[in-house]
Amino acid sequence: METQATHRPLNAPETTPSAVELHGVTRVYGTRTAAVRALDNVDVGFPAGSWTAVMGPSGSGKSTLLHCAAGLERVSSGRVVVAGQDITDASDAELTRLRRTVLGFVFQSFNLIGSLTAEQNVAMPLRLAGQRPPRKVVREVLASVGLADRVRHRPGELSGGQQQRVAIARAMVTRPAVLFADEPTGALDTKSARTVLRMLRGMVDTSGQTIVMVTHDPAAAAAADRVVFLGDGRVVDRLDRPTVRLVADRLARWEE
Ligand SMILES: Nc1ncnc2c1ncn2[C@@H]1O[C@H](COP(=O)(O)OP(=O)(O)OP(=O)(O)O)[C@@H](O)[C@H]1O
Repeated sequence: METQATHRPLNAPETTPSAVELHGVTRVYGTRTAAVRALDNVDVGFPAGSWTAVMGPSGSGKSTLLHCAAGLERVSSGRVVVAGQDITDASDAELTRLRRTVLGFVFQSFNLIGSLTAEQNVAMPLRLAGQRPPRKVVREVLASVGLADRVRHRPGELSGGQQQRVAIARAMVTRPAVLFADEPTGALDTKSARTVLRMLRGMVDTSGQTIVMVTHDPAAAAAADRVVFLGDGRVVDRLDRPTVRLVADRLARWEE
């Protein structure tokens, strides 16, 4: 039996404090006749300790929303608050510090350093933050994603699913308050995708971390706690406690 879905009005207040908030965010690329309004006055909050999937047709603004929310891109207008800090006008140095301490990232293309071993890749965020990563900690994180026997392997010696697990271990090692994931299962087969989704679920359920994940895949979205749907740079719908069928139905409605 499917879980009962609730459909909250777009402007209804969140019941949980938000880990990430966008207030009236607009992002315009280009100028004058070539201007594209990738985000158009978006108000959205991502509740702390929960997992939100962001969906919508190609070009609807999903990646732009993720990049603006994570301070990877500046907004044209509006405000962005991450982990209680207004980052709208933060300096590049402040944004870098925030990304290294409070935020984690997982991308479809893994973005591992090919010349480094799995454990060196996982240790990298700690090194960048000026810490000397204890080997024990790094190995424990790799073991937690099922790669205890692959610590010395380089990305080219690992399958796609294993590489994405290294990328997740790398994102986990700093215990980020918020993890931003852009199509984390997009390049994976069904079984590896399920494993990755289980790991993300663990970060939310066990460690209380917050995940914001862009995906095209209803199965990935159904692993989240809620879905925010974008259309033409605006939030057009939301779904709590998604199931694959409910997500697919809702997508079909917005892609008509
Ligand atoms: N750097 C850029 N310069 C100009 N236009 C851009 C740039 N990045 C994105 N856009 C435009 O902004 C809009 C939103 O793009 P975005 O990548 O956020 O969409 P998306 O929903 O993530 O798409 P997809 O599912 O295809 O990845 C699109 O019309 C896109 O062409």
